[in-house]
Amino acid sequence: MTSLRGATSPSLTPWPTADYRSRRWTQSVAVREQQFDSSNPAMSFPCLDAQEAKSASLSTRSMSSGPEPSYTTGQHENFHCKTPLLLDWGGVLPEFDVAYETWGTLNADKSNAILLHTGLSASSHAHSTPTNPKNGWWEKFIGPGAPLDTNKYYIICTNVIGGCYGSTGPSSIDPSDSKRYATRFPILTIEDMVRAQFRLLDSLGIQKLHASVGSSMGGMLSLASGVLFPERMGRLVSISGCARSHPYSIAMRHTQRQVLMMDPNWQRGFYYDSIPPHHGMKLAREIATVTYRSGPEWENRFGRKRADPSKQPALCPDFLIETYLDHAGEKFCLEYDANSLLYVSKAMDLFDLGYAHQVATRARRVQNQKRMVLGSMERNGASCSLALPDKPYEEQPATLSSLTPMNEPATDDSADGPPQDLIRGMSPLKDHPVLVMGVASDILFPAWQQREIAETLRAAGNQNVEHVELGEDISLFGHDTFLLDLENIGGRVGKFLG
Ligand SMILES: CC(=O)SCCNC(=O)CCNC(=O)[C@H](O)C(C)(C)COP(=O)(O)OP(=O)(O)OC[C@H]1O[C@@H](n2cnc3c(N)ncnc32)[C@H](O)[C@@H]1OP(=O)(O)O
Ligand SMILES: N[C@@H](CCO)C(=O)O
Repeated sequence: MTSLRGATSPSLTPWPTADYRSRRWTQSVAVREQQFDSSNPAMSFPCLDAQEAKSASLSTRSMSSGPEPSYTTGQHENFHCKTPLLLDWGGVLPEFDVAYETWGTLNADKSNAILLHTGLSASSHAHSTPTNPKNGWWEKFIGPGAPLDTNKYYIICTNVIGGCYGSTGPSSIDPSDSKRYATRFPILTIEDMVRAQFRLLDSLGIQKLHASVGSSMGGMLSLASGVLFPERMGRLVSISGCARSHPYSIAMRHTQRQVLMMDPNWQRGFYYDSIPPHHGMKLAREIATVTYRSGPEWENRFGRKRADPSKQPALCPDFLIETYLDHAGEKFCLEYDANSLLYVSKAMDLFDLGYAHQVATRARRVQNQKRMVLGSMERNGASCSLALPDKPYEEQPATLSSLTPMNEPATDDSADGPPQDLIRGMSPLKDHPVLVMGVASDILFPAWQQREIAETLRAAGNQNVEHVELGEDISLFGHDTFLLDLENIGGRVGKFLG
């Protein structure tokens, strides 16, 4: 028997090198190696074969409609706003849509409305409707007698701007040239999303909300609604949210954006007429799923089990936890627009209710407002010019104690307690009843961030703060607990709303 490495054909590179361009090429090398009777058989890669088959099938879709899927979860209401929306970082939406759905009945004085905010990837479809009977993402949490009780309240859920389920986002048409925005869509903040939602409330004649409720990014949106429009806010619920994004969560979203942007099909965002970056989306969702659940849950659920222990170990998904992540990525990769993921997750990174940040944003808005009124908004004036420096970044001198204990919030004050900057920034909420819920097994929006919200509000003088932390004895579902635990999450929310 002749080993391949000892008998390289002049026309055949003995082992894949950096030169090889496509997986097809690699496959053909593997096949030829087998023919040359290698010491061991070449591996097969069903996971890569499946990805290639998917690309091939996407490329055969009608080019007239574009292979890009239509991101819709079905029928919803649409609010079209013709008044331009100035965004926090200087971008402008000349007009925009907000997709929304409602449940329950708005009472005569319009005082029973609850604005329900979504997490990153959800649509306005929180509950089934007569026109869209598909279960919503909070199906069991909404309804007669449910935590969001439709016998009492009028529930409104919107798709955020920047999203892809009917509200204006990167996959929408730019009215200026009738082409999709793609990455000509401006940088967006959580507060921008809130301003768009309040334009919708204006159009519905709702002056003051009974409550604002949100989880994950929805928790950010809920808190931001109260800070921006305190006089229009009744009660407020934030579940697994935060007052400002912390570096670990930014890091986890960064890695998702990077794998997505490195997919050649992403094409710097201009992929709408060709194959969408489904490889990058799949990988991004796998990373996201790692942050949404918890190790202890998977310990119980999958342990070290392999999908098929009778087979040789594979480099493609093999352990049950691997096939689970693979499935989660596969399920999501064409369900959500890649550019929306980039913009919405960046908005989450930028979130900061600190006072200094709010002051800087206000000043920038005043300047941009003037320019917008004068019509002198430069095209691309607000585009990103950040480039990496020639010399690597140097570690900045620590402004905080470098010895902040693990699992404790870093503070920017020497005194104990929440940072003064955050207390001042959140002080518009000092008189509102607030429920803050967190989950000990959440690694993305950890329990300390929920304590930080509650302690900050209390330090601002709020005596109506309820803080609930679900321990690991109650939930191992991590960040996604808010989607799964009707009894403990829903139960507390229902009690708080009354
Ligand atoms: C408020 C918001 O903004 S979030 C919006 C809601 N988010 C979504 O809907 C995103 C997609 N969905 C999810 O992330 C999850 O389904 C949740 C969080 C909604 C629900 O989680 P769970 O009910 O625990 O479902 P789980 O995460 O366990 O996944 C179950 C799926 O994995 C599959 N699965 C389970 N174990 C394995 C395994 N070892 N290998 C392969 N597949 C597996 C199941 O067959 C099931 O498949 P299906 O969904 O195609 O029927
Ligand atoms: N699983 C949720 C978590 C983030 O809210 C989502 O997909 O949006």
